[in-house]
Amino acid sequence: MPSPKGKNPGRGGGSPVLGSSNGRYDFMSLTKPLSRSSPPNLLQRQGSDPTTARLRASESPTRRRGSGSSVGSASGQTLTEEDGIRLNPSFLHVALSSLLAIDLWLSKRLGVCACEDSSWGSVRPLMKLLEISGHGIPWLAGTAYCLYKSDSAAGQEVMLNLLMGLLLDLVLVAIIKAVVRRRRPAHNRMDMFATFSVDSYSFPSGHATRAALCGRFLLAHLVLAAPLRVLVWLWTGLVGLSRVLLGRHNVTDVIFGFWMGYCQYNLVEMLWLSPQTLQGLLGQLA
Ligand SMILES: CC(C)=CCC/C(C)=C/CC/C(C)=C/COP(=O)(O)O
Repeated sequence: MPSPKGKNPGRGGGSPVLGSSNGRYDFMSLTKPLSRSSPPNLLQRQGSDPTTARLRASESPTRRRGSGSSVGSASGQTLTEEDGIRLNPSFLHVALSSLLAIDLWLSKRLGVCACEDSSWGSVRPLMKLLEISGHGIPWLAGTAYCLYKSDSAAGQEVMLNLLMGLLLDLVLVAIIKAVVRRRRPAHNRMDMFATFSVDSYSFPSGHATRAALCGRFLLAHLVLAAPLRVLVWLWTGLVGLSRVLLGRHNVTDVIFGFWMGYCQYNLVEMLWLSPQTLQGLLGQLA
């Protein structure tokens, strides 16, 4: 049986899908009819090759019945639009798998401070300092202290909303970590202080969400001077970078974490507790 990788010179274009030849998957065009030297079907049985046999077993029943609109025909059996609909998710699957493979490879290469013996092991203490600066405990304690010390209604309002944002962040990150359960990179040394059980998981990076949330919050409500604003930006970026350099996270954990923290700030703005709301809440409690 000839290889299904054969091309038909007569028609061009079409979406790429996966075909199997000798157990390997290759990109093919769905809308290109197969050449005469090619088999009539993408998933044609190839001798006793178990991979192609499996693929054949999962063929669309519609196509096996020969119904559906045809986009190409060679000898008897046709490629239908249903094939395209069914096979395109495989393309998405391959794209996602490739992205994850790149993510793992890149994260491993960037984990240069994962331990003292690593190539950038001498920078590890600095990275750990950044880790502490983005940890939940100093942020919660610092915000609660400022709330307590603040003698203006405006200051209290800002601090209370920051506190609410920080708590919301802890809860949302914990939920996603518990659902996704992505393991931390193998080269990570689990020597972080004050962690919850869900912090054994890596997706998303809680430090990245917090850095993005607090960074946006500081820029919007507390930090006006340009040099300090630059520092806030720098701190946010460095906290995220340090997670990968320390080997705590894969790159995608941090990118998603930044995005999530950015969105969480929008949520805090939407749910903003005004003095009136606060008075109402306190009145209900009293
Ligand atoms: C009051 C209270 C519930 C405080 C908890 C603060 C706390 C222990 C936060 C966890 C911070 C942490 C270790 C997050 C993990 O960050 P990744 O970037 O490694 O995901």
